[in-house]
Amino acid sequence: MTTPEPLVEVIDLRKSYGAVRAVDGVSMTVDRGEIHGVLGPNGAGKTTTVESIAGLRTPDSGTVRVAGTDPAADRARTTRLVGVQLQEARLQPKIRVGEALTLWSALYPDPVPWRELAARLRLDGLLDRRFDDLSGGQRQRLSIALALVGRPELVVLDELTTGLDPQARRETWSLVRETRDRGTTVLLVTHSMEEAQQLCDRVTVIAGGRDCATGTPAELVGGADAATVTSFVPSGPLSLDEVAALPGVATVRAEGDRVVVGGSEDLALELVGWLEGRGVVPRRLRVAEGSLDDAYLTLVSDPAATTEEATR
Ligand SMILES: Nc1ncnc2c1ncn2[C@@H]1O[C@H](COP(=O)(O)OP(=O)(O)OP(=O)(O)O)[C@@H](O)[C@H]1O
Repeated sequence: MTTPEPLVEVIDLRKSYGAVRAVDGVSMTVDRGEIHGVLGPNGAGKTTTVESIAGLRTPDSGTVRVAGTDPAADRARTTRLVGVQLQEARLQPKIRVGEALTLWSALYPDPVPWRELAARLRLDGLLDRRFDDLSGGQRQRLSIALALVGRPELVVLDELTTGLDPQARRETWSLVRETRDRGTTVLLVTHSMEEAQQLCDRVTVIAGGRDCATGTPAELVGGADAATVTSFVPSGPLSLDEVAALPGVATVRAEGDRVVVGGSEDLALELVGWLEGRGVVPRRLRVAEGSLDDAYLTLVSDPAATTEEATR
């Protein structure tokens, strides 16, 4: 087996828009042949990061390389290396599927024969259909086809399945897996933990313009120190700062009336004993395995802010 070699390397990327520091020191790598997810809150800098990788934005500082190429310096090569489906990508409403595929393939020196691509993405029955008359899932299939027609090494997909029904979403996931299995590396921006867990080989979490964790979904869950999540509605006043200080507690937050505590495997028992000692009954008690959702919330939240705000 050959050693995996990063296709994309980003080192200390920074980009501001006026006074807004959109990206403030992101470093990440994307290995060849993986589906790499980028997760993070709204405005975290995900799109700016992936568009810098795609050569669509010019960083203020830092290094970006795709297969050794600097996307900001060599637009022509980057256009061949990177296929892009972007958040706001919309085609002219009246364009037909077949016309869009013909037009796009004319932009590249060695395109995939578009009829073959249309068949692979189950668009062959829709070639005469206007863009405006396509369903959400069909539009996404077309946008993947357009991103792949130039035989890119990397395809960038930004919020691909937002707004799709569960069936169309699963169908889109299979197409993304198939794309990876055919040798194209995938960089995928998503807000869906389920999508990250089901689809991504590795994930980078970006918050506040910085990368704060990278790993497989399982590594992120394991590394979050929240093997279990215990939640309950306390029968009386409870200081979350005191809960946060208990041994084995990794995270504490309030969700409405409910207190949610992440921590070690035996935490639930210890917590119930501790609450009993203070005369507080943990009503509607639930104990669950840690999930990527919990790991993510821990990574992107400011622990000081959550414990203070939840104290009552
Ligand atoms: N062209 C621009 N001009 C000015 N500000 C911008 C521009 N693009 C992004 N920003 C700002 O930079 C910050 C990061 O934006 P970016 O779109 O990279 O974040 P994001 O993580 O992709 O967000 P979302 O999940 O909401 O799409 C935000 O505060 C955004 O308002």
